[in-house]
Amino acid sequence: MQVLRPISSEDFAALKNIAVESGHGFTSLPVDDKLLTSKIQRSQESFSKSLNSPIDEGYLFVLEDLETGEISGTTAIEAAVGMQVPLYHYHQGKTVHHSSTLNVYNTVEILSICNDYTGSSEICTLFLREQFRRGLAGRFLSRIRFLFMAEHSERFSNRVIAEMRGVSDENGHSPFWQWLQEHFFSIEFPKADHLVGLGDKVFISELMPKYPIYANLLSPEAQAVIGHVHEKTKPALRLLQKEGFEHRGYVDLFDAGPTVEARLENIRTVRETQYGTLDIVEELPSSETTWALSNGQLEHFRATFTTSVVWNEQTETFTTTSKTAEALQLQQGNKVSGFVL
Ligand SMILES: CC(C)(COP(=O)(O)OP(=O)(O)OC[C@H]1O[C@@H](n2cnc3c(N)ncnc32)[C@H](O)[C@@H]1OP(=O)(O)O)[C@@H](O)C(=O)NCCC(=O)NCCSC(=O)CCC(=O)O
Ligand SMILES: NC(=[NH2+])NCCC[C@H](N)C(=O)O
Repeated sequence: MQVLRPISSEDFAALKNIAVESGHGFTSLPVDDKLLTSKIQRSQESFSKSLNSPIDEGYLFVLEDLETGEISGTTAIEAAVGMQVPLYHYHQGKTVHHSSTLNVYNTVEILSICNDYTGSSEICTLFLREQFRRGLAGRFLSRIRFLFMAEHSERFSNRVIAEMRGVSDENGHSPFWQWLQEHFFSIEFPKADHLVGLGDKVFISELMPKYPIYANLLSPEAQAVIGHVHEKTKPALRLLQKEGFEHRGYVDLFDAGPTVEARLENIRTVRETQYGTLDIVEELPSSETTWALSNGQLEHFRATFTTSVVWNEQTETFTTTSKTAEALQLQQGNKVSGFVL
């Protein structure tokens, strides 16, 4: 049985493995012991704070196999981004160059730097180790965050964003960055991405082009990847699109990966989550439907997915096995929430 729970100090080695495996452009997990340790610490503090509104918390979860103790993936939520260090994006806009005397009409795309998503909540750090990418674990890791946000909505902004990893190859070569590097930055993409992951963004304001960029002046290779995601990030984007996330023309400064957004109350998982009480039985035949279930708590948040569940809409009861109840650390009659995965 796979259980999602807040990360703890003992998970350091597993988190480091995931940081290594996640590769270039996975900004939020740089391979850096000090930073990873402080990420765990910050998450622990965030879960234990009592709050009425988001400040700058970061909630990091791991997926654990209860039988083996192995950690198969991570998933996270930043409560409010851009509040300590600025959050930058490019916004894709249009400008029209028109001359009626010459009968010329040209529409050109421009990229303007902005901080429009300041204060939004951000879902991030979604990673399932390759050997576990089968079944519903990936979907569960992505969607379960919305249940957590719905249960603790006072801790989050109503606007939720996700910065999707943009196009780069296995050597960390990014066509969009290549152009910026040539003309403005003179450092390699992995280094720039690493610095941002460490929270060092001063160099952005120092070196970034100061004026909007005409996209048609970029190299054809750079133009071609604007708003596109990394090959390995396609499933993550697909999952968010199914939740109702949309791309409104905001892209990453460095690799031009798209940032997608949704209002918390409109997210499919938030709308479909059922709240009920728990009825525990010793055994239950597995059904065709897989449910994601959670205890809805904060520091002791636990969630899992299983086919051994019956939801009774009339009585608002989830019937499940003692094994599942144990994984959720719940007892007969406790509150439980869930959605069909
Ligand atoms: C993202 C996950 C965890 C997803 O797990 P799985 O790959 O097992 O997912 P899955 O269930 O097989 O696929 C999810 C959905 O994507 C579809 N799908 C699969 N491959 C696809 C492709 N090449 N193009 C388009 N869609 C594709 C599947 O059919 C399925 O859709 P149906 O449900 O319709 O069948 C994993 O792929 C992963 O760890 N990727 C590498 C890390 C990464 O790049 N992470 C995102 C970074 S960006 C980030 O972290 C922000 C975003 C965020 O946090 O959510
Ligand atoms: N355009 C980018 N590289 N954005 C970062 C994408 C990776 C992902 N959002 C993370 O948590 O790290």
